[in-house]
Amino acid sequence: MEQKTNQRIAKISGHLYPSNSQIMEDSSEVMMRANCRAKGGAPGFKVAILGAAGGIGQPLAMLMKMNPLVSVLHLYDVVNSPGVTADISHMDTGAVVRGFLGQPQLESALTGMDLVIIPAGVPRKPGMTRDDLFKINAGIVKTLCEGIAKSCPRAIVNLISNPVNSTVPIAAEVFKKAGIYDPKRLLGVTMLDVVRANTFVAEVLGLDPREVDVPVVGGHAGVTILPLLSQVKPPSSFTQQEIEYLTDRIQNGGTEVVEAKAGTGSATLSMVSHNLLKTSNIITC
Ligand SMILES: NC(=O)C1=CN([C@@H]2O[C@H](COP(=O)(O)OP(=O)(O)OC[C@H]3O[C@@H](n4cnc5c(N)ncnc54)[C@H](O)[C@@H]3O)[C@@H](O)[C@H]2O)C=CC1
Ligand SMILES: O=C([O-])CC(=O)C(=O)O
Repeated sequence: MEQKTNQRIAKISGHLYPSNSQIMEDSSEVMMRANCRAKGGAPGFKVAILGAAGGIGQPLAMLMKMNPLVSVLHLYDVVNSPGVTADISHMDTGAVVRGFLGQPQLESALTGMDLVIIPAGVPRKPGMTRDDLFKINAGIVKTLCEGIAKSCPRAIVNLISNPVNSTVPIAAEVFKKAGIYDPKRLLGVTMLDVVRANTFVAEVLGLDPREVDVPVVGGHAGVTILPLLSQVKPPSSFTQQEIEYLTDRIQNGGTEVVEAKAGTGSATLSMVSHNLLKTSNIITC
């Protein structure tokens, strides 16, 4: 009876670990939960999130687990990643989820990954600029990128940690030093500026934001965020007052959220509201 039950469990979970399913079917040992999780053979992208237990990391992990293009999802953080991993792994979607905790597990978290998304680091508090995060986040990004250079040098890297204007060049320097730099594979994520621009412009025009497309170029801090209001789709004209209002609101959207959250963090939900695998506004070096 026990043998039969084990065989049935092994068959059900076989799709997750095709190469070992035969071994499991032949085994009379009771399958452990850890074994069930540690699989992953379906085609699709292998994605690692570094900083997965944070305000951005958690909803991002949820969206990646829901994404049919993702077959394996590695969740790495220096705290709380086991809990987030257990939670996300119960979702009944295809991607296999594995959790990694702390620096000694960074290499395992990164090995074999196609895409590494980095929201690791600290967010702003009211009164701070993104540049004020440089000292702490630069070191974090540097260490994580050294891990990428070693364990998955061909991966595409999406940098979210602020100040993105500076963390992308830091990553570029790490990759150059390791001899693996490819500008097409290192992207600073700035799509949130487009998301905000679409929303605020749609409000002014009285349109559904899904029908509005505002190109935003430049960087991801204050005046380096340049919404191209003359290029809005559908073609639209704005008064000088509207241009000033929209430019200011788009450039300071992050600060608006930081102040509203009053010391508990910065944008997290609007941040992950776009599909990183499909489309992104980006900074490259
Ligand atoms: N590019 C963009 O559009 C946006 C960027 N951000 C930035 O994203 C970053 C993360 O923001 P939140 O998720 O809200 O912060 P958070 O504090 O909620 O989460 C950050 C996570 O990073 C982890 N972490 C810290 N050091 C680490 C390390 N050495 N290795 C791995 N994980 C580490 C923390 O344990 C935490 O779980 C901030 O720098 C923030 O400014 C935020 C919003 C938009
Ligand atoms: O403003 C911040 O600190 C977070 C961020 O980058 C944004 O919301 O655009």
